[in-house]
Amino acid sequence: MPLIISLTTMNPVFVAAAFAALVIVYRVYHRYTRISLADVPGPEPASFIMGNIIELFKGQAGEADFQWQAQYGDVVRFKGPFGEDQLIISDPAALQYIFVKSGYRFPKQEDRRMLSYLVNGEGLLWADGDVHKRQRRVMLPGFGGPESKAFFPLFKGCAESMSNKWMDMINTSKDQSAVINVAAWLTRATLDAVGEAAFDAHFGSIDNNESALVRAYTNMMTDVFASLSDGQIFFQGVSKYIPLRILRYLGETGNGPRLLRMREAGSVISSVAKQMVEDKSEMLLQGEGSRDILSLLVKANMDADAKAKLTEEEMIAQMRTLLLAGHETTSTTLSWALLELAKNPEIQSRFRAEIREAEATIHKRGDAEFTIADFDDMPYTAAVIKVRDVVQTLFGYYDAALSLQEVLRFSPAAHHVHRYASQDDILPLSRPITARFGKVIHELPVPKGTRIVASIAAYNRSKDLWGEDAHVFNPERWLNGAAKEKKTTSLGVYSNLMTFGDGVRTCIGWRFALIEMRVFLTEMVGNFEFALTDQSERVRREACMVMIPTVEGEVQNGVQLALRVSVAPRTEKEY
Ligand code: HEM
Repeated sequence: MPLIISLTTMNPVFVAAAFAALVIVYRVYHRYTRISLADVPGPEPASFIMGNIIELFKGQAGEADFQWQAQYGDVVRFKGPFGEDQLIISDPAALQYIFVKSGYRFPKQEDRRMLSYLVNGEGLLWADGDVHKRQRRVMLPGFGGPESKAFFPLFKGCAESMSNKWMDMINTSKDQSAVINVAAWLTRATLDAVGEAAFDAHFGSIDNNESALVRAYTNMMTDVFASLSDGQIFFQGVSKYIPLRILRYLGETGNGPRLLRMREAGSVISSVAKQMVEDKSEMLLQGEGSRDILSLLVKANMDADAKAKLTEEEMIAQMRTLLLAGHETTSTTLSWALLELAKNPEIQSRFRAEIREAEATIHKRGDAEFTIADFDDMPYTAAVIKVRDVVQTLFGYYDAALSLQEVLRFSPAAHHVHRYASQDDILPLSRPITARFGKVIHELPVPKGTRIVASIAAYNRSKDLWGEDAHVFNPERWLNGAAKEKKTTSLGVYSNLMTFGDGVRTCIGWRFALIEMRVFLTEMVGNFEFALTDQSERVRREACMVMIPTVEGEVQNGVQLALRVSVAPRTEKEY
């Protein structure tokens, strides 16, 4: 009271000045003692309006990430439109906190979810929170270890069909080799693989690249997401300020070529998915189910209680999600693997030698071919030990030898994953950050709403984790243990890589993908030699949700990776 009385009797100008001085002192104190995102080191924005988003989203996948990581570290502040502070993170402890420890506290941004909705509908990639939990619970039974292993023969069949086509092309060529757009073939072959495994459906994409489904998917990601103009990147950057209803309306009715392409593809894919769901439900009702993922999903859905059940619309969205997520990712990873092997012929020969060794072990055992069922059914006998050696060879050492681990590290199909802080939070850090004014911080407070780009590409290339040669494609790191020794914070479901994400939204198809990619790599590298072409120098890592190979100056032609393919030599004994 006396204070208020004395204040009211004072000169108002003096009171105002004293108050302003207090605010300034408080602000200065706050500035020097509390860390704000603006204090975290990062690049200067090109402009207040655009921030750094053009650098980040216009270049090749991972380009800005690597540069900023080298310059500023594993937690980098960059500017979004209108000066908004955002983070790009490759720090293991921070990523572990965001993806694993916090559960759903770092959800996907609504505007990014809207993109998922427009591409795949209200499926697992779109869902969040309780809806995501419910959908995932129904989906999971289709993706266990045994379920994925059971697809081995299907994958083998698809890989062989593709390799027969390549063999024909080579045999009819003049010089016993052919320049093949391996990426385009792999896209179709993996579409067939996911069709068979997930839906028991025979799309026949390897034989017929003119079917409606193949046409819908061919180059969809590049047509829709590649080479965005500055204006389109800016629109994406500010779409969070647009109410969701309006955003959805714009997406569903806009007639820009990208939106039209996306909607046309969506309607073809939806009608194929709808038909498959109806057929499968009918078959199951007549007791004719099989082991494909859709059967397991329909069955799990029939068994689920009323509240957990997926609606028909959700089922169709899951099918669309699986079709897309299940083939673009594996096909591009395989393409990047072939490019690296073509660049490194000595590594390629070494892998082929490993495949020959494994084949020899299998033949010695008396089998014509390696089958994955061997591993599940064998009793614990000397024979099993022998088989176990093969497993060890094929799935332990073999992954490294086939450079699968190294490709997944070096070229993660999903190079960015987007999240935001749904509440004020504090990120732990593996390595302290020296913020502005020289203040060293060991954890970073992030205000509610902070947008975060988790850079899988940069995490997978961190020198702290993978050594000084992190930017070199070097499968040896997996063989000599160097990759393992550096592990400090354990992340990811496979080999301490973030390639399949982690936590509540870990890639549901990671086992499926690993088995499929092993089968395809073995088939391809066992049968063919891959060499670079004139075009190889111009291959771009195109950032279009998935990191797709395109060619500089020809991005409009979509997915391209032309390699010279010839038949791999075998000695007489090896036939
Ligand atoms: C090399 C192959 C693959 C890579 C690199 C990959 C990568 C990823 C990543 C990083 C995520 C997490 C995204 C996030 O946290 O926001 C994810 C999620 C997902 N993936 Fe994969 N994936 C691959 C193959 C597959 C396959 C073969 C399928 C299905 C057959 C599949 C289906 C999914 C689905 C449905 C999700 C959403 C999971 C959820 O949100 O609960 N993926 N994938």
